[in-house]
Amino acid sequence: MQRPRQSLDSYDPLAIFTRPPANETPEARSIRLQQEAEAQRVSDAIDESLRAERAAMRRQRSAIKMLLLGQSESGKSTTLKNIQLQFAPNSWASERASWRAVIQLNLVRSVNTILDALASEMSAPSRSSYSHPPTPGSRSRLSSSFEREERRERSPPPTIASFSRSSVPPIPFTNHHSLLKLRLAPLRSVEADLKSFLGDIACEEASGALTPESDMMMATPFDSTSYGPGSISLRRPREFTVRSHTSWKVAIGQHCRLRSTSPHGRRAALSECDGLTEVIAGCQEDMKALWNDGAVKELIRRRRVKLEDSTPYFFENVDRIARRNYDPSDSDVLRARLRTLGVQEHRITFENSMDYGREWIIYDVGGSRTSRSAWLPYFDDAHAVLFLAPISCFDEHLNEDPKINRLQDSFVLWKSIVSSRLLTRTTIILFMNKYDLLQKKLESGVKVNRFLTSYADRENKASTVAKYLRSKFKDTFRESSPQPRPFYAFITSVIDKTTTAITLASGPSRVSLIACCSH
Ligand SMILES: Nc1nc2c(ncn2[C@@H]2O[C@H](COP(=O)(O)OP(=O)(O)OP(=O)(O)O)[C@@H](O)[C@H]2O)c(=O)[nH]1
Ligand SMILES: [Mg+2]
Repeated sequence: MQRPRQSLDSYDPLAIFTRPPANETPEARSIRLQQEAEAQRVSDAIDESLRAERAAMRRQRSAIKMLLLGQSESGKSTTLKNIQLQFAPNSWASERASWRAVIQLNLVRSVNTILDALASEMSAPSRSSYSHPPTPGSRSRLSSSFEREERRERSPPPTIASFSRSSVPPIPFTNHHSLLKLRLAPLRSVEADLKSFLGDIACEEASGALTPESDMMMATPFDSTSYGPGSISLRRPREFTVRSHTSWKVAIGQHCRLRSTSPHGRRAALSECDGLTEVIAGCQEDMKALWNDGAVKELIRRRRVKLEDSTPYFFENVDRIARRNYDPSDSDVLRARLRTLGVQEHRITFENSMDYGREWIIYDVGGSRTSRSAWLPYFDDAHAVLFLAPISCFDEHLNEDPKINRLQDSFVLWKSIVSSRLLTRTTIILFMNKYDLLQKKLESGVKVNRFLTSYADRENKASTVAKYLRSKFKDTFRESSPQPRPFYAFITSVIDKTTTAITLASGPSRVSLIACCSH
């Protein structure tokens, strides 16, 4: 039976405090109700913040840790950019403008590299040209067996000095080229200024800084077997503390803030930042002329001038990039090259996928041989490894050790990663990257079997090469994994944001989720 409300209240010891006064006026009632509503709002807000805090702690506990591994210039940082672009578009958009100085530096460095070669060729005593050595592939040919590890090729790759002088006619340089050199000379100091603006991250690692015999130049210095038992610690050592990926972005942000505060600050920032952009914009036509010049193209070909993979892209877009109001596009940022130093930690909170709100901790590592000893401490709690192997580089050598073929180095690394006992329960995903460059290279007539003898007389076609290499990576994976696990491999060109988005949505994100749940 239902009791009358009055008698219920009489059992509540607090009712006397909460009950409205008997003689309450309509005005007093309205004020009281407002106060109660406000108190309720504050209480709800506190509950909400506690709930959010608990959710954040749960997310933190379940954050996915992924390592991006692979040799230098394999595309690790570019893959990371794709992940940000795809899964955290708001934070990506807010950072995009800060890449402007990096892109300008990439362009200016390429111009200066070409000018160096031009100056050297034009000032050579007889100006006779150099031809390629008789068998360009012979010195960089890969071992026919992928089983053979770390075979150091003792004969150095061809250098200008080792080329034979030939009867090839000299490249017909004219006054036009001398004029181009002169007019583009201001870009020397622009490069130096951009480098000091961006800090040490903009500097290239000097090749040969360490002797090839040094431990630090080993392919897999993170292998415990490389060091002997007990000689390497799993603790993250001090000297490999995570470097701030954002330090240069912060520097650029400070410049922007400075610009908007005082007239003095505005002048200083303008002279440092916009002044450089002004010089670059002033050189636009000459940069185009340099890149499109037939004699310069021939010089690059004969001297094998080493340019970045993205150099053609930046020159092709120079009209847009060398402008006063240049604003980088997504593709520009994906093409921008900034070497990774040490190990960089990136925390990405997913903004728009089925994994909404989940935090990923992604470690992007420097891939050169001198950087690899820093990797090991990050192995023990990784849910997933995304391994980047550039498959276009079968005829290239490592910058840090020009005796080592880059494809061979990738295989040595791959074997070491898949056989690591620390990564036994880690999902390993392979990106066979730079497929677009492989296609271009083969279309230009380069024959794979001159460098990779085991390829024999298979068709010299990108899809066939990719299939062949995939089977080799898979064989190593099956034979070297400490225990059976699924093989995930994708053929990628990570400068293409559309196809990479499809790969990321279909592959690694789902795979990593599985990995996370089963870890
Ligand atoms: N054409 C083409 N260029 C690529 C591809 N992947 C990466 N690149 C370019 O190659 C250069 C090197 O890529 P990064 O992502 O910086 O290489 P990384 O592995 O992070 O190199 P480190 O930081 O030195 O270890 C950049 O200019 C990229 O834009 C690709 O699939 N195709
Ligand atoms: Mg990198």
